[in-house]
Amino acid sequence: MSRIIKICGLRTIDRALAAATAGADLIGLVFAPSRRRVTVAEAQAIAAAVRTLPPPRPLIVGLFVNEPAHVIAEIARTVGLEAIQLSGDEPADFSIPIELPLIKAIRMTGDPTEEAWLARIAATKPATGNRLPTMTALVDAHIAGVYGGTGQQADWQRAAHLARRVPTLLAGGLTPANVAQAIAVVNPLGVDVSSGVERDGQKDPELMAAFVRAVRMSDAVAECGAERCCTE
Ligand SMILES: O=C(O)c1ccccc1N[C@@H]1O[C@H](COP(=O)(O)O)[C@@H](O)[C@H]1O
Repeated sequence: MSRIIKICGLRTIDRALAAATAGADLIGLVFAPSRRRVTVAEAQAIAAAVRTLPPPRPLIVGLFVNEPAHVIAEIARTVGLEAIQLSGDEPADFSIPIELPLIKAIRMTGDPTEEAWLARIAATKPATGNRLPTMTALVDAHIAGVYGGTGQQADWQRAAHLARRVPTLLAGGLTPANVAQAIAVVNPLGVDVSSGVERDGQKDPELMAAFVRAVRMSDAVAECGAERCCTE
């Protein structure tokens, strides 16, 4: 199974193209309060550059925190977003007037709203033929008062239970060094990284490439069933 790899928090064209070169399936643009935030104009330029790439190019995901639905739809149309990530306290009946795959951040707090989101994701038919399901949970660390991008790990054991219930991207403190172990424990649909591929606060092409290599090696070992098979 080729896991989905999302690299989030791209802020420049050259680093977005480097993420694509590294092999990311999704690139995330942050439209929320964060040092990684991009303006709509910056996002338009990044998205336009990514769309010039030959297939299979990464899909462009817009990340929002507690933004009104009509604002999200407007930005999605203006930028040409191909998926939406909600990383705030959005109610489980939140509806965006645009048909795009939806990723919902879940911090495993046991909060009724999160449970309602999980029930909604579980009840949603996975779209066939698309790289992303119609709805996906993104498991991230729970740090009070912060919505993500912290570099802190989520509880992988609890994430493993959730990944058996709903399509799940694992996020939170992943790095090239720990992502294979995270995959072995959680067995997610995919993984999502931001801090772990940065150097001095900027996305680092070598770290992004190392992260993707680590995931793809993990995929290959899982497919072969054993290390020996892949060395034959
Ligand atoms: O990245 C951010 O700045 C951010 C801001 C607000 C909400 C979510 C944010 N990032 C999300 O958090 C994950 C994990 O980040 P990290 O790898 O632990 O640094 C990131 O991939 C985004 O989905």
